[in-house]
Parts: sequence; C-alpha cells; structure tokens
Amino acid sequence: MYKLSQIAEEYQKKLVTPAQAAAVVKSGDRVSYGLGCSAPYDTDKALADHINNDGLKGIEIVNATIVKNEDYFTFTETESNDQVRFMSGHFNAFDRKMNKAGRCWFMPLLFNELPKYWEDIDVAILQVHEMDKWGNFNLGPQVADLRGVLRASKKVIVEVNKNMPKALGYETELNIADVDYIVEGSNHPMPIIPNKPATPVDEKIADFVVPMIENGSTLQLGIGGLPAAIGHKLAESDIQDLSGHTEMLVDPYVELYEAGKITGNKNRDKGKIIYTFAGGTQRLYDFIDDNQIVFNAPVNYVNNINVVASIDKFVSINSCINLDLYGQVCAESAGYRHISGTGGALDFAQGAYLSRGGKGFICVHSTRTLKDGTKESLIRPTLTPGSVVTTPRSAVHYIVTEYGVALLKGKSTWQRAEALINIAAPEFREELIKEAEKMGIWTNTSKTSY
Ligand SMILES: CC(=O)SCCNC(=O)CCNC(=O)[C@H](O)C(C)(C)COP(=O)(O)OP(=O)(O)OC[C@H]1O[C@@H](n2cnc3c(N)ncnc32)[C@H](O)[C@@H]1OP(=O)(O)O
Ligand SMILES: CCCC(=O)O
Repeated sequence: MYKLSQIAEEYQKKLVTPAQAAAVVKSGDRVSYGLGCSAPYDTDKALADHINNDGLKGIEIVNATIVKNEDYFTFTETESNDQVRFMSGHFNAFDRKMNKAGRCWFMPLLFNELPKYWEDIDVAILQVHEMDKWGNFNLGPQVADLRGVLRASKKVIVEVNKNMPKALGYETELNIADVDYIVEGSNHPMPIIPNKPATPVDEKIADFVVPMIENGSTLQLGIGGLPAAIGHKLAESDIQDLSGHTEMLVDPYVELYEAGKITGNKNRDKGKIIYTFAGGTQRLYDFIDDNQIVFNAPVNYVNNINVVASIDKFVSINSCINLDLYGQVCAESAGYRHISGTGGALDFAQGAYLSRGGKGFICVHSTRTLKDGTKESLIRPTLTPGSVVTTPRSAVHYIVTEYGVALLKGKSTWQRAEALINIAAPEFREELIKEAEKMGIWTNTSKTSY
C-alpha cells in the first residue's frame, strides 16, 4: 500500500497509453479479460496491433462469460490460432462465434468453484471504474471470479472506463498498489443486452411458476425472455416481500424493485440484492451505480450451495435445451453442437432444493420448430449422443413447460417418466409412452393418470 500522499504521483507513474500497456504481453502469454463487462476495449485493440506488428505467437486469451456488444479486435484482426487463441468457461453467443471459427475452446466448470481454477495468468487486462481518492479502482459489476484472476496474475493492467458503474459490495475494490499499469480508455459505452420479449409460450410457463412463488421468497432469475416474463408477472401480482440473490443481475430485478416488490426481508444479507455479475440495459447499470441496496459479491459466495441453502424460501428459475425421461437436463449442447456452459445451473439447483421452503425450477418449451417446419419434442426418451448433462436427474426439483409442472424429487423412475410425459406436447405423448415402455420405466397403471 502507498501513503495517501503518494497516490496521485503513483497514478501518473503507472499511466500508459493502450499501446504501451499491450506491449507488456509477450509471445506465449496467457492473458485474462475477466468476466462480465470487464473485457478491455482500447487495450484489446492495441494488443491486436501489437500481435500483428511485432509478430507475437502463442497468446491465449481466457475469460468466463463476457458481456460485450462487439467482437474482440484480437479475434477479428488476427488470422490464426498460432497468433492468438481463446478459452471460455461459458459459451455465450460471443464465444460460439469464435468457436465456429475454430478459435475458442471451452473449459467445463462449476461457477461457484471458478476463482480457485485460475492459475498461471501472465497478464490480466480489466476494464474498471475510475479510481477514488483512496487509491481504489472499483472492479465494476462483476467481482465474480476476479479475485481468483488477480491472485493468479503476474501483471495487472486496468483500463479505466468512466461509464463503468460503481458496484458496491464485497472485495469489489482493486488498490493502485496492486496495479502495474493504468490506461485511460476512450470510455466505450457499456454493453447492452436488450430485453428479449416474452413469447406466448414463455407467458404460459410463467403462469405456472408465479403462483408457486410465496410471499417472502428470494429469487434467482437468469437471462432470457422467460425470466423476464416471470419478473414482469411478479411485478404485476399481489405477491409481496421478495428478495434477490442471483448469479447474474438482469433487468427484471429493476422492474421488481421499482414496483415495490423487493423489500430484502430475507434471513441472510438482509436488505441487499446480492449478485455476482450483471448484464442488461443502461437502466440496469444506472440502478447498480453507487446503490447500497445492490451488493456485488464473489461467485464462491453467491453461488455457494450452503449459502443458497441457508436462505429460506429460495426460488431458482433457469432454463435448458432439452431433457430426457430419466429427468437428466441438458443446458449445454444440442447433440454435438456446443451451446452453453454449466455456469451456475447446478449450484442453484442444489442450493434452492436444500433451502427451507426452497424450490428449483427448470423451465423449457415442450417443443421446438426445426428449419423445415417440423416440430421436435424437447422432452426426449433419452438424451441424444453428444448431449451434456448439466443437471443430473438426482438434482432436479421441478420441470416446467407450457403444459404444467413436473415434480421429480422423491419420485421413482416411472413416476418421473409419467410426470414428464404429462407436461410434454400432447402430440408426442403416445410416442414417449412407447419409448418409456421399451426403457422399462412405464407401467400399465401409469397411463391412467392423465
Ligand atoms: C446467466 C444465467 O442465466 S444464470 C443461470 C444459471 N446458468 C445456467 O443455467 C447455464 C446454462 N443455461 C444457459 O446457458 C441458458 O439457459 C440456455 C442457453 C440453455 C438457454 O438460454 P436462452 O437465452 O433461452 O437461449 P437462446 O434462445 O439465446 O439460445 C441460445 C442458442 O441455443 C440454441 N438453442 C436454444 N434452445 C435450443 C434447443 N432446444 N435445441 C437446439 N438449439 C437450441 C439457439 O438456437 C441459440 O443458438 P444461436 O445463438 O446459434 O442461434
Ligand atoms: C459464467 C456462468 C454464466 C451462467 O451461469 O449462465
């Protein structure tokens, strides 16, 4: 740590141009761009130039899930994996694009463990909020795994962005003494994830879930149209006294807060909406900025199963790609096509079930329409080859489709098959029964129940 009187001078000593910062990276280095909104903009551009102009080879850029509106310059302005390749702990659309180009690999993870995974990072380059008079940069609304990244990094470069909201919370500060170089960036606008409108099927699913949420519940809502539909219906309902404890903070929490639904009256971290990273519209970033109600905390706390379990009436709502009659849930691939990561899906499924009065919902449309117009059931007899089990059957509590709710915990294999067939699209039920019979998880008596 520096004396307070040294801080201004140290800031000037460490202040460099993006090109000078990028020049720190050498061939063979492992570089972290962090998670959420932390990926640099100007230094990324300068790094692409450095790689091209100085013939750098064998760079690896790692991240978990990045919230960004434009591609990395290090991806679009370089040509080969010999120069730079990428690794992601969560395949979002951004990573999928790089993967399709053969340049991005996936690192399977349980999100609550992620800070512990990081090792041997040569340079961390993170976009941060401006430094305060005490010499602390605020990391922005994504402390998630950043303490792990910082622990493992030999050199730390911060790119200051005045638009980065100041996220209050725990371990959200980075002192100038722990920073090697400072770049004053061009203050690129925050990345915007537009609100996805809810489909009629999302609305029907929300109509099943909302009545199962009691007054006094604490919510974990993920990204997408479905959680938005649930948030919207809750905001308009007569349900009261809700709280937030979520991995990703998304716009529906702002709507719920503005509707007076969030009192924070829970039995842990009272009064605070706890989250580990955020992504949404400017309305969300404005809500986060310097707001004492909204509390950013490391993912090893937020997603810790015991922490989640200790919060009474915890309700987790996530979605998936498809599932089988055993109740195995795939949220990561469509056959061999890699789509996403485990993220916090399993952390919250387990934590929510263990919470007193807790509920874990996995929501899915019953069918999907293929390009040729035919429909396929997303409840399948067995998962297709290549499908990755994100939530094992033993950890699944409720599955919800537009046809209803299936409770799987405490049910036998044939009861599960029956409950799942009851919420499959009607036109697929007979076929699913036949398959369940072949699989030995259907009895003659089962069919009489719907
Ligand atoms: C950030 C949070 O949500 S925190 C919650 C905890 N974390 C998790 O649950 C992680 C795992 N889950 C997830 O990543 C998501 O819930 C998903 C990907 C399963 C679904 O999210 P959505 O926002 O509904 O997905 P979205 O509609 O954007 O589809 C993503 C891609 O999957 C494809 N896809 C989605 N469902 C299917 C399906 N049933 N079959 C085939 N492909 C599918 C889409 O076509 C799209 O591909 P594209 O970008 O190439 O067009
Ligand atoms: C990095 C994890 C994001 C998710 O759970 O979806």
